[in-house]
Amino acid sequence: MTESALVLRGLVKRFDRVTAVAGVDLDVPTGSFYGLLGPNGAGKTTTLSMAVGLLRPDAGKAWVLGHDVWSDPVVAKGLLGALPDSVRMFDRLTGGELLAYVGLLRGMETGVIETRTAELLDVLGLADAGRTLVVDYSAGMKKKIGLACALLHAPRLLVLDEPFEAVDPVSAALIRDILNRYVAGGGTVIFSSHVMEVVERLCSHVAILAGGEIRTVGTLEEVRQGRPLEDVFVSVVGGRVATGAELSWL
Ligand SMILES: Nc1ncnc2c1ncn2[C@@H]1O[C@H](COP(=O)(O)OP(=O)(O)OP(=O)(O)O)[C@@H](O)[C@H]1O
Repeated sequence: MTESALVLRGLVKRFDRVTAVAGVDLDVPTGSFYGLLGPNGAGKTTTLSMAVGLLRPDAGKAWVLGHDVWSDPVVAKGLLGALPDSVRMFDRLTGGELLAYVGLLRGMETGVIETRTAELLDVLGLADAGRTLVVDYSAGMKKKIGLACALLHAPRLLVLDEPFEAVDPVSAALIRDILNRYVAGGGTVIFSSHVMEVVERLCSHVAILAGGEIRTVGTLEEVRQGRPLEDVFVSVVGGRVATGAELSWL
């Protein structure tokens, strides 16, 4: 398990009668930039939430750099940084206060927290937000402060749920640069996205999830086989074409 930054085996999650994740196996090699694609409701958020220990699976296991997320959570969670989807932050704090709080929870020294907080706020363009509370941030700003929280303790693995959603193009380019540098320095990233262009541009590996199952997985080139990723995605998940007969009242 040690060559993989993240290993998922047989993950299953049901919500009442809906099987959100139906037995997912995934190996995320150390140093890879991994894109998790899938249509709405495919089970991406549920899978990533189980991978980082936020949601207990009905069956299956997850290991971060060889550490079981559920039986060895302190070590596993210390090695990873997560940007979950729509998990409440302590948002009645300023960005700086939130980062200080997260750093203290991580057991970091206050001097290190202060230096990294100033740098992260500056690089992510949040320094100007000053005394604005996170609750009053825009959606894109919330994404960026969430990313800052995930990066603060310099984790070995980043698990990011739709990091580019609601982010403007300039900030998206900045986040791409930060993540590219992080991977070049030996880090591993897995992120979910709907944006094919971003995945094609960044990722070394891709998995396509649909109906709670992995449908296609491999290196970007193995998955694409010379085709645009969007064509692969549509052929794997199936698509519906509007014939013109629907919504005729519109
Ligand atoms: N807390 C919950 N209670 C009930 N059903 C849930 C819950 N969370 C997810 N689901 C269901 O599980 C399925 C997978 O949802 P999930 O959010 O993991 O998909 P997703 O691939 O992240 O979708 P999207 O791309 O739209 O964000 C969906 O059918 C969803 O309705």
